[in-house]
Amino acid sequence: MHDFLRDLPKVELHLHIEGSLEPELMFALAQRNGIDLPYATVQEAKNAYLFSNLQEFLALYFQGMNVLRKEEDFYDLAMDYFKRARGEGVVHIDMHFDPQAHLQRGVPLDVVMSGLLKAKQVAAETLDLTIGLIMAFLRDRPAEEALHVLEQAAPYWKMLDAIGLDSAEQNNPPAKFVDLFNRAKQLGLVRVAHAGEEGPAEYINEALDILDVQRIDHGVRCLESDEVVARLRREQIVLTVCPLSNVSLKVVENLRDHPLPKLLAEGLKVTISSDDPAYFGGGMLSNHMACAEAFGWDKSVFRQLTFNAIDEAFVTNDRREELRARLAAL
Ligand SMILES: Nc1ncnc2[nH]cnc12
Ligand SMILES: [Zn+2]
Repeated sequence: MHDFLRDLPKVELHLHIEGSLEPELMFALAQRNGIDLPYATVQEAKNAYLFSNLQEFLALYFQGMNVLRKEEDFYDLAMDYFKRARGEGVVHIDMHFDPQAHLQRGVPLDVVMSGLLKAKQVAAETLDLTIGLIMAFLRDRPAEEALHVLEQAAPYWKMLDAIGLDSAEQNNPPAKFVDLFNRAKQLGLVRVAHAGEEGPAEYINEALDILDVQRIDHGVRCLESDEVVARLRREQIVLTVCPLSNVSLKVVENLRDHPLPKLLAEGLKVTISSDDPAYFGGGMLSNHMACAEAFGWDKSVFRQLTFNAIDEAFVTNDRREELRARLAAL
């Protein structure tokens, strides 16, 4: 199964590039930029990655990205993950990034964008790996700030595949961002949002109704509402489920209790992603392997999940056909 899952042309729809920052690179960038870290060693950093909820994780996530200061830091961050993912058989990644988390530290948007865009180009040219870009907004920050950042990003609108909504979900309902998402829609930008990770099932409905999103990131708590499940099935809205993330953040106690098999049994359009691989115990191959072990899935299940992801990925039609052909040939 390991070799099959490695060779499967995997498509990752839900990845925060800042969450791919491995402690080894964090230390290297800290040294390069003359920044003190709260950890003495790589192992000490890894030992700190134990979370009891999303909020605890977010504190370390924002702290970790403090080493990202210059264009080459963003380039190195992205290339480090792209190479690792390609080595695990990943062929396409739709990558979230959090501009506000950098702007508030005094890192200009041009620095972030030029580093990430260069990495995207080099990945396509040298790794046979395509990248989609999702500019994500922090839902625990004011809605006006998000709108301002979207306007500030005007030179980059054409290069974005979508906008997203992430960070602390509880008490930050999708409706808070109605103006932002309306503006993005007016600009012709696709919209996605985290919903139903720690927040209630009704946030999924809100994201669909009020923000008019095309995808739901996570969405696992949809099972708390028959009505929401029926809608997701009827409309075949893709869910970007992140199994190891859900275990790390205690959305579920352990993987065997994860609702993934139930979501599939309900006929939902499920996909698998890694979310923040440096913090949650591994990338796409680890997530796939862990599911194979916990759920005893056969190859056909993984083919279906990959088919779903290829269907939804932000790729050209030619690339989609190419990826479908690769999957069919496996
Ligand atoms: N799992 C997650 N949920 C919400 N926001 C995030 N930002 C990075 N990872 C996240
Ligand atoms: Zn996420």
